[in-house]
Amino acid sequence: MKRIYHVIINPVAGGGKGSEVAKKILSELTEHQFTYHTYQTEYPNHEAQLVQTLLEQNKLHGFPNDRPLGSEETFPMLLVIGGDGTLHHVVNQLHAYGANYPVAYIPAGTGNDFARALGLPDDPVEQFWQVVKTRLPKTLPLLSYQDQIQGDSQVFFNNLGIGLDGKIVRKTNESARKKWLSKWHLAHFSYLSSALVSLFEQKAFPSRIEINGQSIRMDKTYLCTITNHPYFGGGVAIAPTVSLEKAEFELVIVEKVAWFKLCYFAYHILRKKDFRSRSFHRYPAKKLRLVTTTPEETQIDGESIGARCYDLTIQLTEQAFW
Ligand SMILES: Nc1ncnc2c1ncn2[C@@H]1O[C@H](COP(=O)(O)OP(=O)(O)OP(=O)(O)O)[C@@H](O)[C@H]1O
Repeated sequence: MKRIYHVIINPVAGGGKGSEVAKKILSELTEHQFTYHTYQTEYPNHEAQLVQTLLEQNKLHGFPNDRPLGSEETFPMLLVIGGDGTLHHVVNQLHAYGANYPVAYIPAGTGNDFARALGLPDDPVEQFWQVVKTRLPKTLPLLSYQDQIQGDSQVFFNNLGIGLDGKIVRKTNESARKKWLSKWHLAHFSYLSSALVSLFEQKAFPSRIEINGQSIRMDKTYLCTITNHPYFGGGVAIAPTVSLEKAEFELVIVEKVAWFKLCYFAYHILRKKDFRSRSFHRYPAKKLRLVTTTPEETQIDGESIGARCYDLTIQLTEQAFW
């Protein structure tokens, strides 16, 4: 089987790491005489447009799920170089077209939470060769939301966070500090400073959850995150026992409490410890409904989508990865 690589590159991911990683991968592709085409993103969400063009030109077709190996036929490999945000836009565009097309991913972002959850190698060249040697893509659980209020839907592979982490992500992504700190691999300081400001600014808000046949009201929701794996915010293990190996996600709700109690939560989370508290809730689920009635900042796979009220249905879907 001959593979043709369609390589989507976000050069600005990770404060320029996207461009550095792409150089290494393109040099491997050239040196080892693979057939490839490159597509560089030039503006936010351009990656979705690039996927749309590839799909409309029928360039993504026929991965060999059921074909004998060794055939002379060629097939296209979609290879994405960027961070969680880049991958998010690519996967969403594939799903919008109903194309559950397998994606190969080389992480080059700031947080790289999905790569961390998958246990991908830190060295991009090693990850590239892992992709090359993989014979069949693996299907992983993904989450999707449908919002009755805005009438929109998206898929996500990391988490969707309403409240505190939504605010932190918006502040971090808007901050000029993130860009230059990323260059020195210190982006977590930018996240930390946004987190400190957001901890004081975020107000408690009401939420209602329908989950596993129960209806739960929370009057003092502070952080509300639906997560597909343990990590958010560049390696913070908010839900250490969730796994991509299980078709089950987790809703984590932290209520607004005194600052010393928040410090206690932060201490345990940062030490990746499982702990119990009446104000820290974790609900494993396969489907849930979440209603919020005040506009709250929201992040999805580390991308800010502004402040909104929700009537969300969250459920499992899937996506194949090489
Ligand atoms: N040329 C570009 N200029 C500005 N933004 C871009 C460009 N190309 C892509 N983007 C946008 O950059 C955003 C951030 O990308 P991404 O999340 O991949 O990197 P990151 O934020 O450094 O990494 P991570 O999410 O892993 O922390 C995405 O929303 C993407 O659409």
